[in-house]
Amino acid sequence: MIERMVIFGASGDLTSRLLMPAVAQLTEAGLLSPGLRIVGCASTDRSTEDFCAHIAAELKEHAAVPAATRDAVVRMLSYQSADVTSAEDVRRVIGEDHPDTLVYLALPPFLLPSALSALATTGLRTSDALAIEKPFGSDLTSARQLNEILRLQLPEPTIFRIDHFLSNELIHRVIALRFLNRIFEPIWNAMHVERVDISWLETLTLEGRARYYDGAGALKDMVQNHLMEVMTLVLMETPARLDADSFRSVRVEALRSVATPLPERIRSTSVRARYTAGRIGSRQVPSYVDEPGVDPSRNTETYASLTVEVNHPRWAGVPFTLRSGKAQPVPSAEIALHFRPLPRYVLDRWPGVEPNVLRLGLKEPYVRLGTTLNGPERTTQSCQLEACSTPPQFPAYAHLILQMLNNQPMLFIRGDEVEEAWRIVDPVMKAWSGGNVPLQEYAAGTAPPGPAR
Ligand SMILES: O=C1O[C@H](COP(=O)(O)O)[C@@H](O)[C@H](O)[C@H]1O
Repeated sequence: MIERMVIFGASGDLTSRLLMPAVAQLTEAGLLSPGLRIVGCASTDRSTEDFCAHIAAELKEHAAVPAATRDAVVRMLSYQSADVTSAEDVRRVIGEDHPDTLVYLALPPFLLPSALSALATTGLRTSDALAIEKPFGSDLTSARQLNEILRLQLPEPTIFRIDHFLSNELIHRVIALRFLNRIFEPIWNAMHVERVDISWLETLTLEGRARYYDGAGALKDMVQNHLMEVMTLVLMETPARLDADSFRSVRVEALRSVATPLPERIRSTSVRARYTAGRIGSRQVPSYVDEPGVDPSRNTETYASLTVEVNHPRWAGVPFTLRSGKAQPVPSAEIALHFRPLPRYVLDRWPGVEPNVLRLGLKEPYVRLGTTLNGPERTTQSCQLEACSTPPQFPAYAHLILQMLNNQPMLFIRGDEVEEAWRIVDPVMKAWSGGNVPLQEYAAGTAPPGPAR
């Protein structure tokens, strides 16, 4: 197990809100090596004491971590100021003849190329790990360039491109449901499934993230990465072996089978929309364009929906719709497999019975699978598979950290995988920026445009 973690960009939110609470949970569960040391680095000049006090306060306030665990986490920490784009600074932090190290780049994307060049001078080995957060590039060309820089400078097995959805326990359950049960896999195909919807709808609005989000929008923020990855788990064939490369290869194959969207069809297969002022529960929300830091002329969407076709015998003719939006009336995150209608003779006896929908909750743990009969009237009702509905034990970031410390890249994105995802999204971005698909509006707290799913 790797025993040292160096976080560049440690003054940012990611460290205090996600990484350190995850470290605290793993510490409580006794899953980390007692020798683990964590070095926080950023350009700000500050002392280790000051950094530790800040982390301890954040753990107390935002993650309700008990005092004893906070103390244990703080004992692992130290701080060094360093410019991540300076080879000299980075070499000083990593050290000559360094112990196996997890280098975590918690950086804004514009710093990535120069940070990678600086890191290349430190001689990272395959026993080290390099964590890179999304966004990985901003289109196919830039993703290819970034992969090229990485390939030239670092050994591929050291690279952990993060998509935290793949380390989400509820999303793992898709793998278990399909491959560890005989029940579902025989009907997991176009003969039985009519369409698949993957939705991630949030009540969250911009939450002060204009600097990043206004340049990204819902398509790049959620569809190009997280929802594509969820789709791979639905689409993919059984891996030949349970090793990282086999598992990543079937995911890449799954993405390869998705047809590149045709420019002339993007107007009818995609939706882009932006929220205006409205009310979400008791909260009054300003219009997206009135949020501080938003440039209305960018026409950034806060809701994106994209329907793709799959060129694979298992899924031929089954549309997959990926959609995500902010400022929604209620949170809802699920995979929905809509099955073909029941045979005519059944519908003749039970008129009005809807086609089955298998719904897998991605944020709330549930598996709803079809229709049952209830009460003296024998009314039809959707039913729930209880055993699959236990809450997750750890947040995604705890799994991520543990896998990286153990050099397990199975649930991280390979270079070719990220390029395939951009290959699918690039034509949509082009059609949208060319004005081929109008930007619609929805009031915050109301459903987005397009059919209910
Ligand atoms: O990466 C992102 O994911 C979150 C949703 O994931 P969660 O695990 O934090 O619920 C999304 O709100 C955010 O916009 C996006 O950048």
